[in-house]
Amino acid sequence: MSTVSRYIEEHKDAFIKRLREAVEIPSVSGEIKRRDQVIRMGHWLKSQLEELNADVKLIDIGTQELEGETIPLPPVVFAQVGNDSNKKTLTIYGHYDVQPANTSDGWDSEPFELTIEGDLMRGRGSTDDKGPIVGWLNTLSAYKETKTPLPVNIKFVFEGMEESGSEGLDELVVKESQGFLKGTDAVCISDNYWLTNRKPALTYGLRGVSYFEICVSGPNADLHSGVFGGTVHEPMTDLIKVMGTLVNTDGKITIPGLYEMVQPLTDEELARYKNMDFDVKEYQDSIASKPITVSDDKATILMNRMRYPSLSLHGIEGAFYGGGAKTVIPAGVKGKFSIRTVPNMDIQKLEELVKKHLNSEFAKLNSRSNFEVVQLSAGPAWAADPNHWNFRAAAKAVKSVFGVEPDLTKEGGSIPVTLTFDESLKVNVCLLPMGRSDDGAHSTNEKLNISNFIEGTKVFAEYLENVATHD
Ligand SMILES: C[C@H](N)C(=O)N[C@@H](Cc1c[nH]cn1)C(=O)O
Ligand SMILES: [Zn+2]
Ligand SMILES: [Zn+2]
Repeated sequence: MSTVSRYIEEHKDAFIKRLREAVEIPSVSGEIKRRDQVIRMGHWLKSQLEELNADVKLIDIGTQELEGETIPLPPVVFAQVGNDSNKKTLTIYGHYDVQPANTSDGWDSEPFELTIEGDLMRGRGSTDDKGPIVGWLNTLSAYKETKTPLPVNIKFVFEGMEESGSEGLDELVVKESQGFLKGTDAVCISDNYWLTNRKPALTYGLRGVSYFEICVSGPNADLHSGVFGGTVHEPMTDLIKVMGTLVNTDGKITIPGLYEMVQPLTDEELARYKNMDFDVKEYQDSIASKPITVSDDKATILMNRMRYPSLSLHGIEGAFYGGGAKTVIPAGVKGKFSIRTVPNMDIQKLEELVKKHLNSEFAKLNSRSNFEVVQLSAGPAWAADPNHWNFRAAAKAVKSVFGVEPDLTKEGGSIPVTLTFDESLKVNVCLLPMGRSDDGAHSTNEKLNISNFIEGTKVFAEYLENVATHD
């Protein structure tokens, strides 16, 4: 074992303490009331990186309109360690914002406290994405404290808006491709998960995500359903009708023209999915106490997640949702849904198809409500060459730490800026996940295994060494 890996092994407690501090900052980018916490998290990262001898800048990327308010966007953290023209330069991306979390959602412990049970560390952001970014800080600590020279120059890009569509980041990355990011030889992102709970993975594809809001309104204020029910067009009724025309219960999207943009399946591709190391039962058991997948077939499940689009309905703003039996007619409601997109899908054309379909479905209702469809954010799918030296360097690191070859996967989720790094820096991007498939990112009781955290940090260190020597 190298000196750096031994240091990582021996400093588990200090490394977990650093993650605990990060999880305790409720940096939820989607909630106005917590924007100050997201900004606080950016400053926490700055001071951590400065202690590790990095050159750090907090980049102000302007403001955002959210729920009728203008609020500051959290800063993008740029940090640089090393500037040796004889060494390769790696850009490492991560995000320090998290999804919302409330105890009342069904958490077994406080979401913004790191709770440890055996090998599990539970807390919002533990796997997505604070565990991995703290893993990088810990890697720097191990090099610094063992006085081992870093084998590569590193440029960190940590953003605070990923869970809300990465607003403002694409423009900054494009601009800085000729500035701070100039000279990057490869990019590494640790912000997704292994395909299984048993075997590490490297990921060479991501689905895109286009997020929409259907706004339906009518009355000036909420109405008494006994007094007004049956006499007015109700926004909630209209919304439910049109939302119900987007997708079938088996997951097939019902927007005309959408599947015409998806590449046809080849025999060779189908065979690849059939041969992947994936256990349907393990997957089903990790989701619910009985199978709830739309199919029991391995290849179908994998393809539905990796190579076909999907549409999910997320929520209705303005609707009554509490306990009890409030008899209200909501005055205005906003239905939220998103579409995960795959390579070849033109996201501008998708927006047109979605709007055309919803407007035509609403017209069929003959309703006098006000109706509008808004696209809140959109980022396309991405795919990379998994035979590039960047992937080989990562695969060798995984093999040396875990003793197995990593799975080669495509991820169902999205990391909007990945394609921008790829296209504007014109370098290979490798996704090197730290967490397992059952980590529950975005869900209640999100966790990261301590073993993944510590072994994953060793992988990061080994990967840096391999990047220096691979061509
Ligand atoms: C895969 C990554 N860890 C992640 O969770 N990404 C989000 C990105 C997002 C959220 N809204 C818009 N983009 C995701 O896939 O939902
Ligand atoms: Zn993430
Ligand atoms: Zn996420």
